[in-house]
Amino acid sequence: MSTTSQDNTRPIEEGIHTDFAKEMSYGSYLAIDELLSAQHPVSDPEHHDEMLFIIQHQTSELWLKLVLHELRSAAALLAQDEMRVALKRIARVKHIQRTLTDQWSVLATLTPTEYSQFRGYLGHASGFQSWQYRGVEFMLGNKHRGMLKVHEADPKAHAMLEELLEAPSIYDEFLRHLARRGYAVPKEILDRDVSVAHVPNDELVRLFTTVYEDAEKHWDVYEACEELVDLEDNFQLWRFRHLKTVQRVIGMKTGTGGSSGVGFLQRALELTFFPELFSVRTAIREPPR
Ligand code: HEM
Ligand SMILES: N[C@@H](CC(=O)c1ccccc1NC=O)C(=O)O
Repeated sequence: MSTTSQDNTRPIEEGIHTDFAKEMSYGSYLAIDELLSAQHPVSDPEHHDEMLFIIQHQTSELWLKLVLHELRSAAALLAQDEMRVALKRIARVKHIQRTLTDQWSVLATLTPTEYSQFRGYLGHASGFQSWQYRGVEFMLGNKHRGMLKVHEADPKAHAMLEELLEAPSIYDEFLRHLARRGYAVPKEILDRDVSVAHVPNDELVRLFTTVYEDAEKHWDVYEACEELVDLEDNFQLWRFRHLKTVQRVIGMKTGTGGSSGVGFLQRALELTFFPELFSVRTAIREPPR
């Protein structure tokens, strides 16, 4: 029979630990006090919806912290030719990206009327200044030294971004790994300046065409390529949801960060991390049946 009491409460079992005066608890382990005392609305009087705005950003930054952690590990693993383990890291990143993209629906409950009531308090602060977001973009290959400028007042963030700018991206590491396995990765790709964005290379498209046209022979490489395509696809979905949320909340207003707003965000949708993995789709031959 059920041990639940008649009053519809669950009895607290004898064995449950309750004395945390001297032991590590949930709160002390996870620094919950610290985490929950980090929301500081700036609107005056405090606007009800500013809490949503702050928490949406803070949760995004927490997930971005994990994305960076996983991507750094994936790059290091590729450098050690541990492609399968690297793919495990990437699989986790893909789930985080989905969570980040789904999370836009929460912020979409913020109406333009509500946001306009506290937007003026945000000054020139903007997501454009998120160094973790920029770090993820750098790791994925969207390198741009000019992005360091806004972090000059924050030496730690600046140093972190400079390090990621100068380091090979996930794609650089993947291509170097393929070269070590005997794939014909062009020399100019292997010797490229990794602090700038990768530019499309026809020879690489030909290399990936041989992989995609005989997927069975190159199965693990083929699989890895598709994982990278998923990463880029997911990243673009996040950018698109951001753009659409921005559009419904501030319309065509200029951004607090000083950009044109929607137009500026739109241009990011034209960027690509792994151009050859998309060009290969056009190049694959379709033999007549
Ligand atoms: C009502 C909500 C939001 C609005 C109206 C908004 C608006 C904008 C605008 C206009 C820009 C362009 C830069 C500027 O001039 O400010 C921007 C950039 C950015 N925002 Fe937001 N944003 C919102 C929410 C968020 C959230 C929740 C995040 C999550 C972290 C975020 C992250 C970013 C990032 C990373 C950039 C830089 C994008 C890039 O460089 O391509 N934004 N946002
Ligand atoms: N750029 C936004 C403001 C904004 O969304 C924002 C402001 C402070 C901290 C993070 C922000 N998020 C994304 O840009 C705007 O123009 O309204």
